[in-house]
Amino acid sequence: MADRRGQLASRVRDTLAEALGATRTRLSAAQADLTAGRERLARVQRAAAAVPERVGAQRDRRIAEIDARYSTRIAELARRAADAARQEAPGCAGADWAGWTPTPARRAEPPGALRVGTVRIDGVDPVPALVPLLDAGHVHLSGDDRAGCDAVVSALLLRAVGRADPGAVRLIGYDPDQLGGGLAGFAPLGTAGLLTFVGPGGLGPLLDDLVEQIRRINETVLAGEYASLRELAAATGRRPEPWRVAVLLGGEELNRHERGQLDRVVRAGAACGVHLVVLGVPLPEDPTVTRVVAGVSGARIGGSAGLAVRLDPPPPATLVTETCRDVAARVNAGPPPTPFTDLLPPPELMWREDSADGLTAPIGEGPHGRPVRLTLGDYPPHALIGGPSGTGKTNLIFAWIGALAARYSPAELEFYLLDFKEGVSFARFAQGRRDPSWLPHMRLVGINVNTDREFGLALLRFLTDELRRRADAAKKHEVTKLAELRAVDPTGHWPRIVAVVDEFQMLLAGRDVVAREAADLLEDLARRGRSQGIHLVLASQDVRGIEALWGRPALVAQFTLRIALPKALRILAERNDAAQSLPRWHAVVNAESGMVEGNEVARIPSASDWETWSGLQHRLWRMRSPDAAPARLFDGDAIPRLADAPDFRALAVPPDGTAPRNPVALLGEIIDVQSRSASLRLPRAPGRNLAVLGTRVDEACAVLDAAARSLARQHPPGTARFSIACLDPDADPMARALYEDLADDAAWYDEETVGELMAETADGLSGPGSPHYLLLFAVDAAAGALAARMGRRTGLEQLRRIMHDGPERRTHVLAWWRGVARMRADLGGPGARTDQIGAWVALDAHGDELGSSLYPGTGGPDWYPRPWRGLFFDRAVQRTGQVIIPYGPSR
Ligand SMILES: Nc1ncnc2c1ncn2[C@@H]1O[C@H](COP(=O)(O)OP(=O)(O)OP(=O)(O)O)[C@@H](O)[C@H]1O
Repeated sequence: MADRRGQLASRVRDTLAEALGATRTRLSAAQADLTAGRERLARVQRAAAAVPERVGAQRDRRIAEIDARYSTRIAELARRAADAARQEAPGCAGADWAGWTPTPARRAEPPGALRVGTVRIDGVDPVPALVPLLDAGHVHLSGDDRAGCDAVVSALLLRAVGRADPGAVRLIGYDPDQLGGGLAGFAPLGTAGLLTFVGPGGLGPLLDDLVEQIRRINETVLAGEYASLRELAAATGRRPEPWRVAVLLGGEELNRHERGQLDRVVRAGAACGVHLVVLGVPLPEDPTVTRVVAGVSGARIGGSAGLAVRLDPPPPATLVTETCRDVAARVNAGPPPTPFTDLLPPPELMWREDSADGLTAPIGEGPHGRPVRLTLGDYPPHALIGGPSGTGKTNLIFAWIGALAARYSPAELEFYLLDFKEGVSFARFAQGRRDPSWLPHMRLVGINVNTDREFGLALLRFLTDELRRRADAAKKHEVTKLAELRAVDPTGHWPRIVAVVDEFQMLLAGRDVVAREAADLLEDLARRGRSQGIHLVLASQDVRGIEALWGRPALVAQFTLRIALPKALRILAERNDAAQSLPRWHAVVNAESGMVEGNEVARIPSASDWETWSGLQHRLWRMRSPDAAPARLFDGDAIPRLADAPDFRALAVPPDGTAPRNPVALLGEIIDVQSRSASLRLPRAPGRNLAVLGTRVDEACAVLDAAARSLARQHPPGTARFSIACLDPDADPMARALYEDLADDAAWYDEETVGELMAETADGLSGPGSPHYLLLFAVDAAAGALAARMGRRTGLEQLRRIMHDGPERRTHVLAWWRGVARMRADLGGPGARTDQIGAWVALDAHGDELGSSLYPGTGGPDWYPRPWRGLFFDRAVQRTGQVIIPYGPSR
């Protein structure tokens, strides 16, 4: 039993031990779990404690990164904005005041927006704050910072003035409170009419005027073709109207009418370059209005919720006044010329026009930027140009000739040009030493013809002949006008002719035969030239020139095209004073005989300076036909040379080598359209001697020299005698040069031997004789020596005999007397016959001395001696004298 109990107890013990062991194991496992759990908890707690710190650091890092990226982006955006702003407001539209200077927009370039301050963004380079004005809109200013508002107004106006060509911005000020004080710095613009003020109460009329300008510009300038002046400028490169900026600084409440007008200007102004800068006057809502609020707490563009800006300081006062003074000075000095190339067609279209119905070419730019054209044809046929000296007549003639010459080929148009004033600018049309080119249309250029009115006469005679030729051809073809003649005779050469005479009043001055004939010829040409394509363009600087015409209303009436340069008098009709207010380099063009309705104002490009002109001339010259000849150049100041004279070059020994039957002595150049020599024929006929009369040694020698040399050219050597007697030491060098050049054919005589020459020649007259020319220099000085008897007769008697009988025996006297009275004395006294003087050249011998037997009619020729000119008269062939220019010394 005990055992059982013992066994039982043992089993219980074992079981309990087992249970204890298991419990212990579980406990230790639980404890281990607990420890691990605690550790985990501690870890978790530790980790949990570390989380906010890390996340915060990460967040801060992220924020810093974002900050940095944001600043870079802002800086980048600001830089781009600044770049864009600089492009939008180039040059002086956006430049700082330090070193600021006007930079007018180039042709067709938009003026851009104008800077008034900088956009407020911290930490970046400043971004210009811009306000659109010119061609864009209006600016409305408000706010309690009056100084800020004033700074914006000054900045806007100065930048606007600087962005446009001088004169292209006009300011109109309305400042009833300060009476213009708000715009004081801009006052110098007033001297050029670029700033005007309207007084208190003037707002209504000012707005009316702006509305009227807008209406006019829309109607006549934009004319439905363009939506705005900006568009017109972009398309044509021209800006025909100025910008008008009205600056309205405060004032009374607007009445209904004024508000209505203001609304119209706001709505329609910008397209027409009419803009408002307004302070203290409400403007209606409109997309073109930019509102600038300048408050003491800051400024904003775009209204009170707009962009915050820091306003620029106002431009320095001296900068404003100096800029305005400079702009005004430039405007007062006149606008820069439009380019001459504006008048020319593109090269590929040159010489394409047909002149059958007339000649049309632009002469300059009209106020609306459109070309102003001049036409010559059946109507108007002729033109009158007037303007005081220096106003640009010569330039206008260049411009017109250039515009025509570029359009019409030389087969369609020819020019003849005569300049009565001193100057050589027209010489450029002919071939020169410096420039081998010439204007292919130019047939004749006469320069420095101020004293040689005969040249003008010669041109008119030439044109009259041409007129006759054309009229005859027209009659033959039974037509009346040039256009018809050209149609029925397409192969004929019928160009239109334009004859330009500058300072033409010189031609008509005086009451002598030249003036009378010139006026008659002009009248005839003006009347009949119209239908035959001969057009006259007369220019004059002075009213007297026109007065020469006023006496002939029929002549004046033909000149229906009038061109008046600034301050020209009486070119236009009596009540038409448009020329009086013309700016420099402008002209009133009027094809209605000067009546007001016909006025067109043109701005004339500069065409006459050498470089501008020669570009065109060279181009046209290269286009000329291979057989084109250069224009004849007549220069009244030049002394022609015998060796260059075509008539001299044409002289030659007869082909059979014998003496010529009809030798010719050339005496000088005739004042004529063609280069011709005055020639004296010396056939075997009574009276064929020459007297040169006057005291001028050089000219007298030149006449005898040319005569002798031209005669010598026609005689084979050894077949003619040239006896040279020189009795004036001053003439000695020239006479001796002649003697030496004539070599073996010449013999020399002086005071001692001249008597022998007379005796021997007179005695020889009975024989058959070879040609003998006696060249007597200052023969009157030999009167003493010739008074002595040589045999039966005195030397003078022998001289008279030679002159009387010699020519029929080929012995001719070519003698210089230093006065008409001295010649008469040598010929036998005051009443002596002068038949043996068949021809004479008067130098400083007056017309009235040449009367009686030397010249037909009474009172002698109209001859007023002048330097290096002579009057030649050959009674065998002429009815009136002919002015000649002696040839210059031959060596
Ligand atoms: N449209 C123009 N634009 C710029 N300059 C001009 C223009 N017209 C003339 N000029 C300049 O003015 C000056 C005088 O001009 P121009 O010789 O044509 O005058 P003018 O009336 O013929 O004078 P004058 O009768 O005294 O010769 C010249 O130097 C010329 O280059």
